[in-house]
Amino acid sequence: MQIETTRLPGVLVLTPARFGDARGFFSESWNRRTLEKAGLDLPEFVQDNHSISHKTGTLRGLHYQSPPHAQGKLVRCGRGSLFDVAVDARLGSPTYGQWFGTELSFENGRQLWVPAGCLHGFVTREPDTEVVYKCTDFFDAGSDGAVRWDSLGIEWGVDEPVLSDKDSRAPAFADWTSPFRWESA
Ligand SMILES: Cc1cn([C@H]2C[C@H](O)[C@@H](COP(=O)(O)OP(=O)(O)O[C@H]3O[C@H](C)C(=O)[C@H](O)[C@H]3O)O2)c(=O)[nH]c1=O
Repeated sequence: MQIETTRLPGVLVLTPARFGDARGFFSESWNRRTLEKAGLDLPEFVQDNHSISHKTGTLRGLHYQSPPHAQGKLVRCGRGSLFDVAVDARLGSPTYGQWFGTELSFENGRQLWVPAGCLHGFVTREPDTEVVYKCTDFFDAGSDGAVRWDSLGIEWGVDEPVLSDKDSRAPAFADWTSPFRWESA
């Protein structure tokens, strides 16, 4: 397991080992003990999500759930490729309002750990890209929120993404009040 820090405190890139042979490969995509041995103690996960986006340039985000239902997410790509982004929304954080993005793909096996207090979004780079991710809290529709994808200078690599109605109506980051605090997220 390779663990890389990023410019956002607590946001990590994890790359599990792959065991290849003539049939293909095997990988433990999640193993709490492996991470604990590496000194990483992530919160408990309670829900797994799976989405497919048929068109290249589909953008889902920037999403969050407000406390007390804030979610940490461990995101990976099951098929295709995507540009995955975390935004630090923790008021008082030294990197508040800053973003980090990286390519997750079936080929590279990389995973992004997005702690509670961060916004999360991705844009797909291939047709029929599938994303699977573990969440540290259950879905709570009343706590679900979004911030406009193009309000933070994120270099998505796409000008006119495929968006849901919800995402196309989301407020700009500058017009939004974060519910997260650096110490409480
Ligand atoms: C997130 C979620 C959604 N739903 C239902 C609610 C809607 O009827 C339908 C589609 O939901 P939504 O349009 O919010 O799905 P995405 O646009 O993929 O949103 C997700 O994508 C971004 C990148 C995220 O990080 C979040 O996990 C999540 O916000 O699934 C559920 O039943 N459970 C859930 O956990």
